[in-house]
Amino acid sequence: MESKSQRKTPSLISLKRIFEGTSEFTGQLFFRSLVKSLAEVLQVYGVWVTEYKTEENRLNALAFWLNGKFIEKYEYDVKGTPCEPVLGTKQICHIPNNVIKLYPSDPDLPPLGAVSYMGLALRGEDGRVLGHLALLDQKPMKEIPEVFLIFKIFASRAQAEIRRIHYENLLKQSEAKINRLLNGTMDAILELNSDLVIIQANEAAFKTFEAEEDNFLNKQVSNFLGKDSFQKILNTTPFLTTGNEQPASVWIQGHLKCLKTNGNFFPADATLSRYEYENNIFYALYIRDINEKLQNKKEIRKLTIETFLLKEQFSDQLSNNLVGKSDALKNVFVQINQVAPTDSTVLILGETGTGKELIAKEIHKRSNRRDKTFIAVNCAALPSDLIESELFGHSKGAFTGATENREGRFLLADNGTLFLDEIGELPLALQAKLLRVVQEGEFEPVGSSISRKVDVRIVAATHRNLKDAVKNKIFREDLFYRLNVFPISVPPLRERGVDILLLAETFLKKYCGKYGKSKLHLNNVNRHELLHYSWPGNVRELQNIIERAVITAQSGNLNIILDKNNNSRKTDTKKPDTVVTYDEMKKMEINNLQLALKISSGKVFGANGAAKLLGIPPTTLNSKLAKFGIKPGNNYL
Ligand SMILES: Nc1ncnc2c1ncn2[C@@H]1O[C@H](COP(=O)(O)OP(=O)(O)OP(=O)(O)O)[C@@H](O)[C@H]1O
Repeated sequence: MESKSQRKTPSLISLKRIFEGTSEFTGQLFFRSLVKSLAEVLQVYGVWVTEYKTEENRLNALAFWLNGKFIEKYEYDVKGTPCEPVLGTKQICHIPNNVIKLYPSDPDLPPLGAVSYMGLALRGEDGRVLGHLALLDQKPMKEIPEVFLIFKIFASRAQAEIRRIHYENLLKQSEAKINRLLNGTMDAILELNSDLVIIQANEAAFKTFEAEEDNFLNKQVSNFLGKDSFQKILNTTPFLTTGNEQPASVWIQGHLKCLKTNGNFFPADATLSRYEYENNIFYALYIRDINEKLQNKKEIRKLTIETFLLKEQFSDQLSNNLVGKSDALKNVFVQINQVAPTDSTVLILGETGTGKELIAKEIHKRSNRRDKTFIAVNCAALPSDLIESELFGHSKGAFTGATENREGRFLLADNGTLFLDEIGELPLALQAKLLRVVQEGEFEPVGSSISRKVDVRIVAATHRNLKDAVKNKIFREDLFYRLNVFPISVPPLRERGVDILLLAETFLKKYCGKYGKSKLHLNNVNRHELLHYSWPGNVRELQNIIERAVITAQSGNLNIILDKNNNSRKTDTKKPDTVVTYDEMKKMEINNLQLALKISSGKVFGANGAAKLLGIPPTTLNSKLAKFGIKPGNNYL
């Protein structure tokens, strides 16, 4: 029989058995098999393999075979143990005898009855200590080369496995980090193979598409995109390269229309990138659902429109309603009522200041769009390079200074009415774009290739003779005919007779209120002057004159100042173009008499009397009044 002190030299057979015993295992099973086999082959009391916890300077046993059985969970401080020098060298540390004496502060040695010790550090490729392999015995251990050799072979097996585990852990950590990144993001990330089949997706992707693994993974990405959107992806892939000079990532122009598994579409911003791995091509599609963003945009637009409406309502309260009872204006009212409920385009023609914008507002107010926006744009008031962006909006970066996307007046007027004042001044280049909106309701904002569709009723106005403008090739003929569907001609103020006084009194009331003046009145001279002025600036001029008169009024007297160069009515001596019937003449005379009475406040005689205004004797006037059954003093307006 062999004595305990006599150590057997390991045979090749026992080595073979060790390799076979450990080769099929990995991880903890491998280490358990390794320490047990090593202890058996070398016939030692205990063998253990550890991992090194650098920061704590502790060793944790991955497997510990002691006296014929495994010790579970064994961890200890390195300091003061025979393992301490092991970690500092690449050589085998061998203590053949008296290990307790050499390491008196190691509390574990005496209970184990340790006499001899052997250890070797297990290192990573970079030389960092990952753990160690150690053995101890209760008898002295001679320096036998075969024992060293076997120990080294086992140590290198342990080192290979501990390295594998180390890299596996690093890989797991980095995967966990990537997963945290991928799953932490709000963006859906789809990994596609070269056939554009989804092979991987992050959590956000499953959420965004409301998908499960089995109805999402290994499916063609086209199943989750609108037809045009898939085409966009197909068009983008050829432009992606992994070369150094070219970006391997491309932002997909315009929104993608993505399809959830429940059949609902959602809009998304998307980026596609390409990479190669082991000669295979892969794509990563990053998708951001922008529904909320668009909703917010819509909300902002709604609020902008509401603010606009409120402003309009507010200014409407301050501004006038369309005032007038003359036949000329009555005719305009008839036309307004006819066209308002239709969605027809209207072209309002008339001199400046005749009330074209007020008429456009009246059409809007009487239309089915009355609860939506009325937006006015004066085409003559904006520089030609700004008008396009003002009307159609622009996208960020479209030109210097375009720092944000901006919605134009057409979008603001969506579902409402857009009043294009001074349409004759619209640059020719923009007339084609306007024609497209008028015809198809479609346009592209400046710097954008995405068409926007709107439902806008257009009311245009001009003081120009558009037919002449067409002849002179400064206005497109096709646009003219599109706009001229329902023309309304607004008569100049000088042709509205009695309306002049009606308007003057309306403005007088308004400005007395505005400037806190007690009620002021027009006297007969004022009335006469107003009626005999030619009003080149029309209602706007009248309004301004009355406002000025109110501001400068002293001791209750209005100070009406008219432009002396325009103070005569040219119509007086004009011969009529058509024959007037006797009945029409009679009507005109009655109107004239009533007007004279109105201006002179029903007085027939005297300096301020109607007879004086008419230039006939009071007696003649009286007989005319009697003839037509007109009673002086009546309010004829
Ligand atoms: N019939 C009317 N009743 C009351 N106010 C009127 C009337 N017509 C015009 N106004 C007032 O006169 C001013 C000028 O009117 P508006 O701006 O509508 O004229 P316009 O023909 O559009 O002028 P422009 O051609 O210069 O743009 C406005 O303050 C408007 O409120």
